[in-house]
Amino acid sequence: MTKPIALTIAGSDSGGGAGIQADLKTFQERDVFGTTVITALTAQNTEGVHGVFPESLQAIDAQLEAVLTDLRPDAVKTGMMFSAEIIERVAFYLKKYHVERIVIDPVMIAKGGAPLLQQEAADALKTELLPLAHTITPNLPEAEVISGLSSIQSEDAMKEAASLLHDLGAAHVVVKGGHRETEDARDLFSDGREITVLPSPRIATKHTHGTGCTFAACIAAELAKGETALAAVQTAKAFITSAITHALPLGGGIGPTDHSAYRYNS
Ligand SMILES: Nc1ncnc2c1ncn2[C@@H]1O[C@H](COP(=O)(O)OP(=O)(O)OP(=O)(O)O)[C@@H](O)[C@H]1O
Ligand SMILES: Cc1ncc(CO)c(N)n1
Repeated sequence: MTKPIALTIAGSDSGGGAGIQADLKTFQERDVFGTTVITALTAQNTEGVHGVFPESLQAIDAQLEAVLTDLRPDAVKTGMMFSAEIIERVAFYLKKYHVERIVIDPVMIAKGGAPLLQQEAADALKTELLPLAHTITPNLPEAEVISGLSSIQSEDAMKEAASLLHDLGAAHVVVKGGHRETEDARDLFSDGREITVLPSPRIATKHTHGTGCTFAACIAAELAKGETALAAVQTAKAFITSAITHALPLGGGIGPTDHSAYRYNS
Protein backbone atom coordinates (compact mmCIF):
# COMPACT_ATOMS: atom_id res chain seq x y z
CA MET A 1 0.00 0.00 0.00
CA THR A 2 1.16 3.47 -0.76
CA LYS A 3 -0.41 6.92 -0.55
CA PRO A 4 -0.18 10.23 -2.38
CA ILE A 5 1.91 12.82 -0.54
CA ALA A 6 0.80 16.40 0.08
CA LEU A 7 3.08 19.11 1.48
CA THR A 8 1.92 22.20 3.33
CA ILE A 9 4.25 25.21 3.54
CA ALA A 10 2.57 27.46 6.10
CA GLY A 11 2.55 28.94 9.59
CA SER A 12 1.78 27.00 12.76
CA ASP A 13 -1.43 27.92 14.62
CA SER A 14 -1.08 26.91 18.26
CA GLY A 15 -4.89 27.07 18.48
CA GLY A 16 -5.12 24.13 16.09
CA GLY A 17 -7.81 25.49 13.76
CA ALA A 18 -5.82 27.13 10.98
CA GLY A 19 -2.37 26.95 9.37
CA ILE A 20 -0.25 23.79 9.42
CA GLN A 21 -2.59 22.15 11.93
CA ALA A 22 -5.71 22.62 9.77
CA ASP A 23 -3.80 21.43 6.72
CA LEU A 24 -2.55 18.22 8.34
CA LYS A 25 -6.01 17.40 9.73
CA THR A 26 -7.48 17.92 6.27
CA PHE A 27 -4.81 15.80 4.58
CA GLN A 28 -5.50 13.01 7.04
CA GLU A 29 -9.26 13.23 6.44
CA ARG A 30 -8.74 13.07 2.68
CA ASP A 31 -6.41 10.09 2.97
CA VAL A 32 -3.18 11.60 1.72
CA PHE A 33 0.14 11.54 3.60
CA GLY A 34 0.88 15.00 4.96
CA THR A 35 4.32 16.61 5.22
CA THR A 36 5.18 20.13 6.42
CA VAL A 37 7.50 23.10 6.07
CA ILE A 38 6.84 25.60 8.87
CA THR A 39 7.45 29.24 7.86
CA ALA A 40 6.51 30.85 11.17
CA LEU A 41 5.14 30.01 14.59
CA THR A 42 2.11 31.93 15.75
CA ALA A 43 0.98 32.10 19.37
CA GLN A 44 -2.68 32.04 18.52
CA ASN A 45 -6.03 30.98 19.90
CA THR A 46 -9.69 31.58 19.04
CA GLU A 47 -9.41 35.10 20.45
CA GLY A 48 -6.60 36.24 18.17
CA VAL A 49 -2.94 36.23 17.24
CA HIS A 50 -0.77 36.94 20.31
CA GLY A 51 2.62 36.64 18.65
CA VAL A 52 4.30 35.89 15.32
CA PHE A 53 7.75 34.28 15.25
CA PRO A 54 9.11 33.75 11.73
CA GLU A 55 11.51 30.85 11.20
CA SER A 56 15.09 31.58 10.09
CA LEU A 57 15.77 31.28 6.36
CA GLN A 58 18.26 28.56 7.28
CA ALA A 59 15.50 26.52 8.96
CA ILE A 60 13.17 27.07 6.01
CA ASP A 61 15.80 26.02 3.45
CA ALA A 62 16.65 22.92 5.47
CA GLN A 63 13.01 21.81 5.77
CA LEU A 64 12.37 22.35 2.04
CA GLU A 65 15.51 20.49 1.04
CA ALA A 66 14.78 17.58 3.39
CA VAL A 67 11.20 17.10 2.26
CA LEU A 68 11.59 17.77 -1.45
CA THR A 69 14.59 15.44 -1.88
CA ASP A 70 12.96 12.48 -0.16
CA LEU A 71 9.17 12.69 0.18
CA ARG A 72 8.38 14.12 -3.24
CA PRO A 73 4.93 15.74 -2.94
CA ASP A 74 2.16 15.02 -5.43
CA ALA A 75 0.72 18.43 -4.55
CA VAL A 76 1.73 21.40 -2.39
CA LYS A 77 -0.30 23.97 -0.50
CA THR A 78 1.18 27.30 0.61
CA GLY A 79 -0.38 29.45 3.34
CA MET A 80 1.13 32.07 5.67
CA MET A 81 4.46 33.19 4.18
CA PHE A 82 5.11 36.23 6.39
CA SER A 83 7.98 37.92 4.45
CA ALA A 84 9.34 38.54 0.95
CA GLU A 85 12.52 36.63 1.89
CA ILE A 86 10.52 33.53 2.84
CA ILE A 87 8.50 33.74 -0.38
CA GLU A 88 11.71 33.94 -2.40
CA ARG A 89 13.16 30.83 -0.70
CA VAL A 90 9.95 28.85 -1.17
CA ALA A 91 9.66 29.84 -4.86
CA PHE A 92 13.31 28.96 -5.42
CA TYR A 93 12.90 25.41 -4.04
CA LEU A 94 9.58 24.74 -5.76
CA LYS A 95 11.25 25.62 -9.07
CA LYS A 96 14.50 23.79 -8.26
CA TYR A 97 12.59 20.53 -7.70
CA HIS A 98 10.07 21.11 -10.51
CA VAL A 99 7.11 20.80 -8.15
CA GLU A 100 3.73 20.78 -9.89
CA ARG A 101 0.18 21.15 -8.59
CA ILE A 102 0.83 24.07 -6.24
CA VAL A 103 -2.20 25.52 -4.44
CA ILE A 104 -1.56 29.04 -3.18
CA ASP A 105 -3.71 30.43 -0.40
CA PRO A 106 -2.45 34.04 -0.39
CA VAL A 107 -2.89 34.52 3.35
CA MET A 108 -2.54 38.18 4.39
CA ILE A 109 -4.61 38.93 7.49
CA ALA A 110 -6.06 36.67 10.22
CA LYS A 111 -9.82 36.82 10.93
CA GLY A 112 -9.23 39.08 13.96
CA GLY A 113 -7.20 41.56 11.85
CA ALA A 114 -3.60 40.54 12.69
CA PRO A 115 -1.20 40.76 9.72
CA LEU A 116 0.27 37.38 8.68
CA LEU A 117 2.12 38.80 5.65
CA GLN A 118 4.28 41.91 5.84
CA GLN A 119 2.81 44.64 3.63
CA GLU A 120 5.90 44.92 1.45
CA ALA A 121 5.78 41.15 0.76
CA ALA A 122 2.56 41.35 -1.30
CA ASP A 123 4.63 42.19 -4.38
CA ALA A 124 6.84 39.12 -3.93
CA LEU A 125 3.75 36.98 -3.55
CA LYS A 126 2.45 38.37 -6.82
CA THR A 127 5.66 38.13 -8.84
CA GLU A 128 7.42 35.07 -7.33
CA LEU A 129 4.71 32.71 -6.09
CA LEU A 130 1.60 33.43 -8.12
CA PRO A 131 3.14 32.41 -11.47
CA LEU A 132 3.76 28.94 -9.96
CA ALA A 133 0.11 28.46 -8.99
CA HIS A 134 -1.88 25.53 -10.27
CA THR A 135 -4.69 27.08 -8.23
CA ILE A 136 -4.85 30.29 -6.22
CA THR A 137 -7.61 30.80 -3.63
CA PRO A 138 -7.91 34.47 -2.58
CA ASN A 139 -10.70 35.78 -0.39
CA LEU A 140 -12.11 39.14 -1.50
CA PRO A 141 -9.65 41.46 0.33
CA GLU A 142 -6.72 39.34 -0.93
CA ALA A 143 -8.12 39.40 -4.49
CA GLU A 144 -8.31 43.21 -4.24
CA VAL A 145 -4.65 43.54 -3.15
CA ILE A 146 -3.37 41.16 -5.84
CA SER A 147 -5.55 42.32 -8.74
CA GLY A 148 -5.41 46.03 -7.89
CA LEU A 149 -9.21 46.29 -8.15
CA SER A 150 -10.39 48.75 -5.50
CA SER A 151 -13.58 47.01 -4.35
CA ILE A 152 -14.78 43.54 -5.30
CA GLN A 153 -18.43 43.26 -4.29
CA SER A 154 -20.35 41.93 -7.29
CA GLU A 155 -20.05 38.64 -9.14
CA ASP A 156 -18.87 40.57 -12.22
CA ALA A 157 -16.04 42.09 -10.18
CA MET A 158 -15.12 38.59 -8.92
CA LYS A 159 -14.91 37.42 -12.55
CA GLU A 160 -12.74 40.40 -13.47
CA ALA A 161 -10.42 39.64 -10.54
CA ALA A 162 -10.13 36.00 -11.67
CA SER A 163 -9.19 37.13 -15.16
CA LEU A 164 -6.50 39.52 -13.81
CA LEU A 165 -5.07 36.71 -11.66
CA HIS A 166 -4.83 34.46 -14.74
CA ASP A 167 -2.96 37.26 -16.49
CA LEU A 168 -0.45 37.24 -13.62
CA GLY A 169 0.20 33.53 -14.22
CA ALA A 170 -2.20 31.43 -12.11
CA ALA A 171 -3.61 28.47 -14.07
CA HIS A 172 -6.81 28.17 -12.01
CA VAL A 173 -8.43 30.73 -9.73
CA VAL A 174 -11.04 30.39 -6.98
CA VAL A 175 -12.34 33.76 -5.82
CA LYS A 176 -13.95 32.96 -2.47
CA GLY A 177 -17.16 34.70 -1.56
CA GLY A 178 -16.99 34.06 2.19
CA HIS A 179 -16.46 37.78 2.90
CA ARG A 180 -19.48 38.98 0.90
CA GLU A 181 -22.63 40.09 2.60
CA THR A 182 -24.82 37.92 0.38
CA GLU A 183 -27.35 35.34 1.50
CA ASP A 184 -25.30 32.47 0.10
CA ALA A 185 -21.54 31.85 0.24
CA ARG A 186 -20.80 31.03 -3.38
CA ASP A 187 -17.25 31.00 -4.76
CA LEU A 188 -16.24 31.37 -8.42
CA PHE A 189 -13.86 28.89 -10.04
CA SER A 190 -12.15 29.86 -13.28
CA ASP A 191 -9.87 27.77 -15.49
CA GLY A 192 -9.21 30.74 -17.75
CA ARG A 193 -11.94 29.76 -20.20
CA GLU A 194 -15.02 28.94 -18.19
CA ILE A 195 -16.41 30.13 -14.87
CA THR A 196 -18.06 27.57 -12.59
CA VAL A 197 -20.05 28.67 -9.56
CA LEU A 198 -19.34 26.71 -6.37
CA PRO A 199 -22.63 27.17 -4.53
CA SER A 200 -23.29 26.90 -0.80
CA PRO A 201 -25.74 28.33 1.69
CA ARG A 202 -24.27 30.90 4.08
CA ILE A 203 -24.10 29.18 7.46
CA ALA A 204 -25.01 31.39 10.40
CA THR A 205 -21.99 30.88 12.65
CA LYS A 206 -19.09 33.00 13.87
CA HIS A 207 -16.89 29.90 14.18
CA THR A 208 -14.98 30.07 10.91
CA HIS A 209 -11.38 30.06 12.13
CA GLY A 210 -9.17 28.44 9.49
CA THR A 211 -11.78 28.05 6.74
CA GLY A 212 -9.46 29.35 4.02
CA CYS A 213 -6.61 27.03 5.08
CA THR A 214 -8.89 24.00 5.25
CA PHE A 215 -10.43 24.73 1.85
CA ALA A 216 -7.04 25.13 0.10
CA ALA A 217 -5.57 22.07 1.86
CA CYS A 218 -8.49 19.97 0.65
CA ILE A 219 -7.92 21.15 -2.93
CA ALA A 220 -4.25 20.14 -2.63
CA ALA A 221 -5.19 16.72 -1.21
CA GLU A 222 -7.55 16.01 -4.10
CA LEU A 223 -4.97 17.19 -6.66
CA ALA A 224 -2.40 14.90 -5.00
CA LYS A 225 -4.78 12.00 -5.68
CA GLY A 226 -4.89 12.96 -9.36
CA GLU A 227 -8.29 14.67 -9.43
CA THR A 228 -8.95 17.39 -12.00
CA ALA A 229 -8.92 21.00 -10.84
CA LEU A 230 -12.71 21.28 -11.06
CA ALA A 231 -13.34 18.02 -9.18
CA ALA A 232 -10.80 19.06 -6.52
CA VAL A 233 -12.42 22.45 -5.85
CA GLN A 234 -15.91 20.90 -5.80
CA THR A 235 -14.86 18.33 -3.20
CA ALA A 236 -13.14 21.09 -1.20
CA LYS A 237 -16.32 23.19 -1.27
CA ALA A 238 -18.39 20.26 0.04
CA PHE A 239 -15.70 19.53 2.68
CA ILE A 240 -15.53 23.12 4.00
CA THR A 241 -19.30 23.56 3.95
CA SER A 242 -19.68 20.45 6.08
CA ALA A 243 -16.86 21.56 8.42
CA ILE A 244 -18.51 24.99 8.91
CA THR A 245 -21.98 23.45 9.36
CA HIS A 246 -20.54 21.47 12.28
CA ALA A 247 -18.20 24.23 13.50
CA LEU A 248 -16.95 23.84 17.07
CA PRO A 249 -17.71 26.55 19.65
CA LEU A 250 -14.34 25.97 21.35
CA GLY A 251 -12.51 28.75 23.19
CA GLY A 252 -13.87 32.22 23.84
CA GLY A 253 -13.61 33.73 20.36
CA ILE A 254 -13.89 32.55 16.75
CA GLY A 255 -13.89 28.77 17.06
CA PRO A 256 -12.50 26.24 14.56
CA THR A 257 -14.44 24.15 12.07
CA ASP A 258 -14.85 20.38 12.41
CA HIS A 259 -12.47 18.70 9.97
CA SER A 260 -14.05 15.29 10.46
CA ALA A 261 -17.63 16.44 9.76
CA TYR A 262 -17.49 15.59 6.04
CA ARG A 263 -16.48 12.00 6.82
CA TYR A 264 -19.34 11.55 9.30
CA ASN A 265 -22.01 13.39 7.34
CA SER A 266 -21.53 12.50 3.68
N1 LIG B 1 -20.57 31.49 6.85
C1 LIG B 1 -20.20 30.70 5.83
N2 LIG B 1 -21.05 29.78 5.34
C2 LIG B 1 -20.71 28.97 4.33
N3 LIG B 1 -19.50 29.00 3.73
C3 LIG B 1 -18.60 29.89 4.16
C4 LIG B 1 -18.89 30.79 5.24
N4 LIG B 1 -17.77 31.56 5.47
C5 LIG B 1 -16.84 31.14 4.57
N5 LIG B 1 -17.33 30.16 3.78
C6 LIG B 1 -16.62 29.43 2.74
O1 LIG B 1 -15.41 28.95 3.30
C7 LIG B 1 -14.37 28.94 2.30
C8 LIG B 1 -13.22 29.78 2.81
O2 LIG B 1 -13.55 31.14 2.56
P1 LIG B 1 -13.17 32.40 3.42
O3 LIG B 1 -13.60 33.58 2.60
O4 LIG B 1 -13.71 32.25 4.80
O5 LIG B 1 -11.62 32.24 3.45
P2 LIG B 1 -10.54 33.09 4.18
O6 LIG B 1 -11.05 34.44 4.53
O7 LIG B 1 -9.35 33.01 3.32
O8 LIG B 1 -10.33 32.26 5.49
P3 LIG B 1 -9.17 32.43 6.60
O9 LIG B 1 -9.64 33.45 7.58
O10 LIG B 1 -9.03 31.08 7.15
O11 LIG B 1 -7.94 32.91 5.87
C9 LIG B 1 -15.03 29.47 1.03
O12 LIG B 1 -15.49 28.38 0.27
C10 LIG B 1 -16.19 30.30 1.57
O13 LIG B 1 -17.23 30.47 0.63
C1 LIG C 1 -0.91 30.24 10.94
C2 LIG C 1 -2.12 30.81 10.30
N1 LIG C 1 -2.25 30.70 8.96
C3 LIG C 1 -3.35 31.18 8.35
C4 LIG C 1 -4.35 31.79 9.08
C5 LIG C 1 -5.58 32.38 8.36
O1 LIG C 1 -6.70 31.81 8.78
C6 LIG C 1 -4.19 31.88 10.49
N2 LIG C 1 -5.14 32.45 11.27
N3 LIG C 1 -3.08 31.37 11.05
